[in-house]
Amino acid sequence: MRLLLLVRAYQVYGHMKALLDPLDLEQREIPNDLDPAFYGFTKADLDREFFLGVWRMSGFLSENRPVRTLRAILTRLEQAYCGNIGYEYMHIADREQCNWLRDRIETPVPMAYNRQRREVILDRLIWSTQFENFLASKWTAAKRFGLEGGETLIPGMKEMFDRSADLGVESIVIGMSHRGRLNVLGNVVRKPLRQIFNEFSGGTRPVDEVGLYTGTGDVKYHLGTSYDRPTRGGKRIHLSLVANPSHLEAVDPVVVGKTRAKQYYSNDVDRTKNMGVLIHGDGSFAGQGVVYETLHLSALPNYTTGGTIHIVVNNQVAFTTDPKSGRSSQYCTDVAKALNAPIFHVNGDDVEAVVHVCELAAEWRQTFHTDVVVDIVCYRRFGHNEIDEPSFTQPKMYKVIQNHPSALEIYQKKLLETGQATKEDIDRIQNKVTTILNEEFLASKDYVPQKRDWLSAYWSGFKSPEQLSRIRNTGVKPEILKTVGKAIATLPDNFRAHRAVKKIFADRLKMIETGDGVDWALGEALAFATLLVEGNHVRLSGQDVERGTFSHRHAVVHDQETGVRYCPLDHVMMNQNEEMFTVSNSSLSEFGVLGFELGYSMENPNSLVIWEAQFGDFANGAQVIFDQFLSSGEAKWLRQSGLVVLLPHGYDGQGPEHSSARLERFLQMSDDNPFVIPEMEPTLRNQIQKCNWQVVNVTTPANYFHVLRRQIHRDFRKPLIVMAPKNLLRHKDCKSNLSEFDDVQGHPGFDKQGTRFKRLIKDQSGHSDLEEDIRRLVLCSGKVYYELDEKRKSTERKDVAICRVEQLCPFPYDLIQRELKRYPNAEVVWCQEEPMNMGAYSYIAPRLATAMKALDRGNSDNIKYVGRAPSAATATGFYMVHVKEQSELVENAITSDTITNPTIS
Ligand SMILES: Cc1ncc(C[n+]2csc(CCOP(=O)(O)OP(=O)(O)O)c2C)c(N)n1
Repeated sequence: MRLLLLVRAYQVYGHMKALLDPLDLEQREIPNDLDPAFYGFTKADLDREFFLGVWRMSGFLSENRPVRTLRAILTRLEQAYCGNIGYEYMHIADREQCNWLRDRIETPVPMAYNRQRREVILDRLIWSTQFENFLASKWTAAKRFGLEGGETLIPGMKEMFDRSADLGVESIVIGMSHRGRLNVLGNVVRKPLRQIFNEFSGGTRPVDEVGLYTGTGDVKYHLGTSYDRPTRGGKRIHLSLVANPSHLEAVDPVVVGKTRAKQYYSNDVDRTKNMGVLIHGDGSFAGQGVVYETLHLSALPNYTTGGTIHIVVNNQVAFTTDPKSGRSSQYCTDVAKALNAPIFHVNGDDVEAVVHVCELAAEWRQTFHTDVVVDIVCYRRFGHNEIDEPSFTQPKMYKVIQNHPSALEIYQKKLLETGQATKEDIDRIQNKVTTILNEEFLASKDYVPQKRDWLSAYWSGFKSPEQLSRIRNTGVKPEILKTVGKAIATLPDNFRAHRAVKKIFADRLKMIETGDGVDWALGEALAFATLLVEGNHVRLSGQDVERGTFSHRHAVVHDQETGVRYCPLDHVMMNQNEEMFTVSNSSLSEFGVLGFELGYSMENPNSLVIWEAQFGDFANGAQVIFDQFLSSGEAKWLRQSGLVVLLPHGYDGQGPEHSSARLERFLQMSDDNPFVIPEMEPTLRNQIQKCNWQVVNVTTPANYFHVLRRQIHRDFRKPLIVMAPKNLLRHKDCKSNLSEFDDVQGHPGFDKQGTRFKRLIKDQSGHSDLEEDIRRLVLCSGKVYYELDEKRKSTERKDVAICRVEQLCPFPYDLIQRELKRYPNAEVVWCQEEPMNMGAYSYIAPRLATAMKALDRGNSDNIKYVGRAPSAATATGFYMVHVKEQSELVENAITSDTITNPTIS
């Protein structure tokens, strides 16, 4: 029994004694549990024979010699658990998984590579090493975040990919940060070396199909690429390295989302053909919260990708910070234990051990379809970047590093000593690599990038911002609206829905049948249903989106007796694939889930992918995705996304964290020029294509329907930020007629534009083209419109016009000017419910002034502001204060005789 406890101790704690640190600087306490004396064994016992038992045991205990000396047992335990690999797996609850690993770990000869394999490993290590040396010699002062000290990553990854391909993987999505990225790009993904070198020499901007320069570009160690790489086993594997910002780990959920989308589109139901691989730094893996958020998506039914392989390039320092200041756990990988993921720590100087665990990780992933971590413990030979001095802060470590041979030198020596390779073999490979690097360097001088590689098969035919896309109507045939409308408003016969839900569905059916009073939720469902019947994939994810935070959506209903779920949008067509419409409550994460959906949206343009925040206020938890990816991704990396973000926004007295999605921030990040009116003629208008994203604050169900459908019915993709309503979901006036959804032109009462999204909704009082008696034109956006309209009705003001700016960005100059012309004598008021330093005011003011100036209607001094006073918090926490503020601003906009202009008071 005591011997079994000792064996178990090695399985659990052996990794703590493993020789993981190439520099041998790590001071680790070896647990007493690994000392035979702890169990009462003495030296005298070493040569005693013990019977280890014959349980249904795997590993060395199952060998056919259950009787062995203690000495032999200890030797085997040390070899298996305390060599250059430390296995952490005993935290895994599943016995089958543990036994599977034990079999592989405890096998007597785990790494038996033949001469041929060793030559391949050597070749790959030479490539990895020479690549960095070559860059260092040609561009001595350029930042490249070299891999020196961690070069074994490259052979490790390549062997991992080869093994994965053998096991059925056809496509791998890779995410990684700066460290070694160029090496991975060149040697693993096979971005042409001449292109990488060209970028080092200053680079040429990419050229799109019509030969126009486009995009702002990014530093070379952020760029992505994709390639079909032949594998050692004679297959081809598609590799895509996703572009990413400096923000460490931010790309993690994006990679996972993109992988999931690939699985959907390749009908990879068991998730064995498409896989995600993430490469991390030790500092960022332990420190960045998005790692945890991403890991926790891994087993969720609508987010799982059947396992991501994580590789940590653990160089034991983060910029200048030692691990003891960078994390509270023993290993930088401990966060992954929360998932029951196995973790393989490996000494980065031992290339064969690295290759071994990389292959093992691939096998694990294909066998158990869960995450797995490889922790390559290495070092950073130089500073954080090439112009950084590391010994300012890590003097002892860098004294050791100075005299430490490279992994390649170590491997070459080993191969020579064991006769596995000759000096000639090594020289031959070294010379071949040098020659190719030099040839590619020469070719880089006149290298011209030809095409934008975001145009993968799914994206062909899509337009760049330089190519004009036609504006299309988005209405749908009335009979289709009726058919799908009935399908989504009907529950199965024997379904015992909650009483209130039954009523909601009965009301929906009535709306479809009468064509009257279509509300927000039905408008949205009609957009989804019609896109589905047109063959598009629709995916909506976020916290509590199935029912809807505000209990309005009920996209999934639950039988009150059995709990069985029913999703009406899964039944708009015969034999509809269940995943075609996916609505899924997400984990309680913003950064992770938004990143995931962004990645998902980038795979295939024929999908409407939506992330909804619980309240827009919480979206700033995902700020990095908004700033670094969504608003600027196309400009930096020439990748488009049509992701829709729904952010419930509006002042209804729920306090400072349930009122504002921070509309101002999204507008501030918009890149439409406030001082230049672009081409607005309908057949030439490509204002949206030229803009980084669209920001809307829509006020009718029909307009919401059209803005969603517009995302798909165009030849380009742009992110869409929607300030989504809360109290409009049930507002008596916030209803649309079904005729506003259809494609019939010339309905009485509606103009031709009724069949498409209205960027601006003109005053609803039936004004003619010229209304000289109107004294005030109130421009507003969002739900405050209904309060303004109500006030106007109750006060019977006939000299005030109210227009809704439904699309704030890009700014509808043409329609604003149309309204300015309609009311030539009106003072111009911008009314908002947000404080003056928030909301749309600071975005609107210069643009509105530009529109006015062009018509000789004055300048920004002539724009009157009505709204809340500037404020630090977004909203008051006192309901009564809210009510007073709100009624004052509404009154001020409609009834006050004079409005003091804030810019001149
Ligand atoms: C989110 C974020 N915070 C801070 C930085 C600045 N920064 C760049 S590299 C780095 C250290 C990274 O350490 P580690 O993850 O261990 O990777 P290594 O550079 O050692 O490979 C830091 C803090 C950043 N890029 N991203």
